[in-house]
Amino acid sequence: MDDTLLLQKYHGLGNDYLVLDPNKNKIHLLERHIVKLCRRNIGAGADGILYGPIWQDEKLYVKIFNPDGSEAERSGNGVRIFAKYLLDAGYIRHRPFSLYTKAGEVRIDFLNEDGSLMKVNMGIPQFTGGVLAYVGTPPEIINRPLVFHGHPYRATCVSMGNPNCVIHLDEISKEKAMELGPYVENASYFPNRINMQLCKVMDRGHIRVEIYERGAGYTLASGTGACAAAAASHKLGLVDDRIEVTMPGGQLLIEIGEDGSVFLTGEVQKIGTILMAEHFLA
Ligand SMILES: N[C@H](CCC[C@H](N)C(=O)O)C(=O)O
Repeated sequence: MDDTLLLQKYHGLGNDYLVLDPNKNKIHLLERHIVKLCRRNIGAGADGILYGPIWQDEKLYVKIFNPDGSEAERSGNGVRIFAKYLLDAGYIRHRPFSLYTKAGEVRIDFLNEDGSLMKVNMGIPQFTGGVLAYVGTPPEIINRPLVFHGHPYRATCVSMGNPNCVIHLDEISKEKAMELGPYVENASYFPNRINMQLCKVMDRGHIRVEIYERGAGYTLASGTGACAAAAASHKLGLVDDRIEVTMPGGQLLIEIGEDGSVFLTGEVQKIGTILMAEHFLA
């Protein structure tokens, strides 16, 4: 194993990740490495890095990094992509199985032989506390007006392990997400920063979402973002328990269980293998 980096690239609805397996690469991964690898013009290009598998106390972990080098507690497309990598690389012995991220366990079940379609139990959404660290009172933000870029927007903040600010609007667009996103992501309300979803409720079984991610910016899809927008819409009584979430990159199915757990079903695709140039990370 020399110091050339071997990466596997996958995407979930156009939200693309590079898998960096420490068992196949000799590397001490630094923030500047993550930033350079994710750059689309001088690097391999991605919306993030999935570093693993790492075993700890017989649990299988993956570390999730955004293109700005920050570590995310969870990624819905990321855990599906990593599960398919584990299957492709021969690490999986049984299904369903548990995968661990910084925010804890997700339960993964493949719905087809090649693992390109899977259902993930993403846990129970939290509407207060934890990573939602909000500077203000009361601590929860449910359909409340918050001011971003000088204008009030009705926001609902929900943790899917990572922090999300869902803003319901009558009309949403990429342009609106790009304009408002940086102000929401970096608002002084949120010391941990936050992911933003603009959400248009189409009917009680369908929502449309535009995304601006913490540490990544505008992306074509987000698994935790789809869960957060569906859970917030459900909390406000706007949708039923089964919600099709349409994002620019495609659709994910969200189902809300009797205990409040959120199940995410969607596809992932392998793009290919990337062998980085010698000394790329020097
Ligand atoms: N940027 C997010 C992590 C990736 C989320 C998204 N790609 C997904 O599929 O859930 C954060 O810092 O919490």
